[in-house]
Amino acid sequence: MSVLHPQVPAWGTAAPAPPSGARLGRVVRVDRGLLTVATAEGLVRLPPGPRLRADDAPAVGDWVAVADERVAEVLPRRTALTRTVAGRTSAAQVLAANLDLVLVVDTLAEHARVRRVERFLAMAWGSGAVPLVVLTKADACADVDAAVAQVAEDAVGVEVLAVSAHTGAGLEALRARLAPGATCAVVGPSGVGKSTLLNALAGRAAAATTEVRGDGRGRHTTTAAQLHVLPGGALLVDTPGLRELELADDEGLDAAFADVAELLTGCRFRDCGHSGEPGCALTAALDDGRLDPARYRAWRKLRTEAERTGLRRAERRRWEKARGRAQRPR
Ligand SMILES: Nc1nc2c(ncn2[C@@H]2O[C@H](COP(=O)(O)OP(=O)(O)OP(=O)(O)O)[C@@H](O)[C@H]2O)c(=O)[nH]1
Ligand SMILES: [Zn+2]
Repeated sequence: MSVLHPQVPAWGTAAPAPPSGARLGRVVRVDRGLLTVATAEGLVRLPPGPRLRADDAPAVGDWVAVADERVAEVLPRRTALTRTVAGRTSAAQVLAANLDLVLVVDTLAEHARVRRVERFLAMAWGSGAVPLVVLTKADACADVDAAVAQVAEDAVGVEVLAVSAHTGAGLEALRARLAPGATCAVVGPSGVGKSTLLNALAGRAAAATTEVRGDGRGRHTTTAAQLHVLPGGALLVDTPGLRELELADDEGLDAAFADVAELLTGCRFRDCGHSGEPGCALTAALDDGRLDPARYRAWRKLRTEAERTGLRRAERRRWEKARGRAQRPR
């Protein structure tokens, strides 16, 4: 499937200059070890060059230097959406790079969505891009306003839009936020309607979707991340469903939980553990109802998770450094 028209190089905004002698390209798809790259001459499929490190593989949205029919270099990333690769070493995998906007997609057709949105928001903020919450399947929700208000209460400082790909409700408002040339990514659990939304925005069958199984969950159908050009000129990255999302670091936590972060500054002790210590501002806020206990628990859980992953990453870096030393010729 061609994801980009050859005449429309995915330049997006703020293209960096390639090193001299190399051509500039932008990665629009990564699959089976090959990179589909939009260049001024059109789309080309290229292998990665020998100098690319395995743990810093090019991602969709990356600006790259093309030389000798290979991707020679990944240019510095402005923003990056990462997740932790499962396993002991917890390497961070870049899912999409140089994003302006991250659409955190969830569904209005189910009830337990607030905690999921929080988690994806932390990831979105951590990327450096601006998040926007999009709640799909508005047609399957009896009280859309109440559901939106509930999510908006926890999505501090983030706009929340309700849409329906089936009726088209809310799609114009969403399109208005996808500026021409902006690079946007779609993240969210499997089955919430990301591919269907993408198709509705693209006005054609751009990505494979599947009908939900009996248990109401969608099958995992999106296989490779890819960049699509929307009719309005925005670029949209579709990432494979991220169901088991583990935070790669705590960079986005303070933004996703700005209310909690604000409260923290009021704790009496700087190393407060926020579990009943005297003068703990979180405990006080829990006691007088300013902080929702479920939100507090969600924050603790994500923080612990980010700390754990951060620790494993530090371990891995130490190990790699030690190994590098051991393998260096004397
Ligand atoms: N009622 C309703 N159903 C929808 C809407 N959008 C999507 N669906 C249904 O939700 C199911 C899952 O949609 P997908 O678009 O495949 O979900 P996804 O998030 O891309 O899933 P993954 O590719 O697994 O990550 C499909 O059966 C869709 O028909 C909507 O606006 N209203
Ligand atoms: Zn405290």
